[in-house]
Amino acid sequence: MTAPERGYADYQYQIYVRGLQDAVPPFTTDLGALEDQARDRLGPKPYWYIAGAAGTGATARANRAAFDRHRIVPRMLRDATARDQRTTVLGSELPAPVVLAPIGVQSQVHPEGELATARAAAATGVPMVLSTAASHTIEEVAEANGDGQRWFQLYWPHDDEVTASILKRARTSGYTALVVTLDTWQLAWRPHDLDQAYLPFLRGDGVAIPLSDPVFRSRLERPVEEDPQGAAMQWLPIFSGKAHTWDELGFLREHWDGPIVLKGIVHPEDARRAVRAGMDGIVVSNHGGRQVDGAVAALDALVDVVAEVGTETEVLFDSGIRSGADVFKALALGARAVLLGRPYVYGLALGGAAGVEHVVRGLLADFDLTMGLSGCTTLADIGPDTLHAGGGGEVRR
Ligand SMILES: Cc1cc2nc3c(=O)[nH]c(=O)nc-3n(C[C@H](O)[C@H](O)[C@H](O)COP(=O)(O)O)c2cc1C
Ligand SMILES: O=C(O)C(=O)c1ccccc1
Repeated sequence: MTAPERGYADYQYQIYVRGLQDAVPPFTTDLGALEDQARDRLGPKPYWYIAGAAGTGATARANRAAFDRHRIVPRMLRDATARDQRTTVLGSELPAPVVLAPIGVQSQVHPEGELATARAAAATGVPMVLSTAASHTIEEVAEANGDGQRWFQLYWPHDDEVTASILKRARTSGYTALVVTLDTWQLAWRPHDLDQAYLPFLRGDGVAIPLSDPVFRSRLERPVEEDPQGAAMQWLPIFSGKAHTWDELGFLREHWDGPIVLKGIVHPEDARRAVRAGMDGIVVSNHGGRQVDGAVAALDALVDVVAEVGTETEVLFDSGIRSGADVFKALALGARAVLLGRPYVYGLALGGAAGVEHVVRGLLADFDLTMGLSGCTTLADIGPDTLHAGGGGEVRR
């Protein structure tokens, strides 16, 4: 998938032109404000499950505050009319440095769930990462994604044969990279969900992948069709509640012949260990502030992790991306690409695949305009010198 002929910023032009027919965009173009629109649409349980964070929300707020602390210093009189956002991530060429983050149980917000996300990803060319806790199967999502790029996110089960089976299904279905999420082997204290006693999995949502897995099914005393809730209950302790350790990573390498990245790394020494363990990359992330409340802002962690391993491995980033300027700042601080989280789920809630497409096109257009107006034509131009020293970035003259 290539960029639109007139560049991603063309989406801005299209919106203004539609105004000639008195049409405004169906959903807001402000990814922060999208949350308010989705709130009006969703019931309180799914809304708070998605928007909520762990504990007091301190880390979720810190994620945003860290972006606000960094400021771009645009450069003038450079010809930045034609821009190119293309990049290579984990050996694959991407049209833009943006990937759709793994988000579980998307049927909570739209009946088509991950299938709609998969179609929007294919239409825009950005890769999607399918969650182990998806509401549709590995194979169904692959079909909806067609010749789009797809990665698979693993919540690493405590059953090696089930793990091997799931990984094999994902590889066979064309998922190229494996994203192993480390920070959520157990859900954190999440008051919004606890107060509503809301855990989608206990109702049998977000278990399409295990329930369609031949090895997991062979473990069940009663067939899934007879007792789906019982099957979901049997899955819970297999995928959640116990941590894995560094010495087990070899197992994943044996069962996955593509690139592997570790998601949820925030300590530079863990980043170092990931490199030493032969991983292909890491995702600096605090899970959008949903796990350790009081944890370091993800963007601050990015700076430390890039200083430690930035030249040795691919460092991806998520947690707090809400605008094109945020993408720019994360790249300036050394991220190779970013994962977009909650905003696309709000797009899904509001408009299915069209809603996700709107969110992605809007973000890429905003990023494209930020690049151009800052004097950057390629991603290589977005270095630490594009940020102001007072905000934590350094200006090199
Ligand atoms: C509702 C919800 C569900 C999520 N489910 C998963 C998941 O299944 N696997 C995973 O690795 N990360 C999951 N995440 C974390 C995201 O991949 C990502 O790290 C986070 O949303 C980034 O923060 P942001 O939404 O503030 O940008 C989830 C996040 C949300 C909001
Ligand atoms: O809610 C989450 O943040 C999350 O990552 C998750 C964990 C297990 C199943 C689905 C989503």
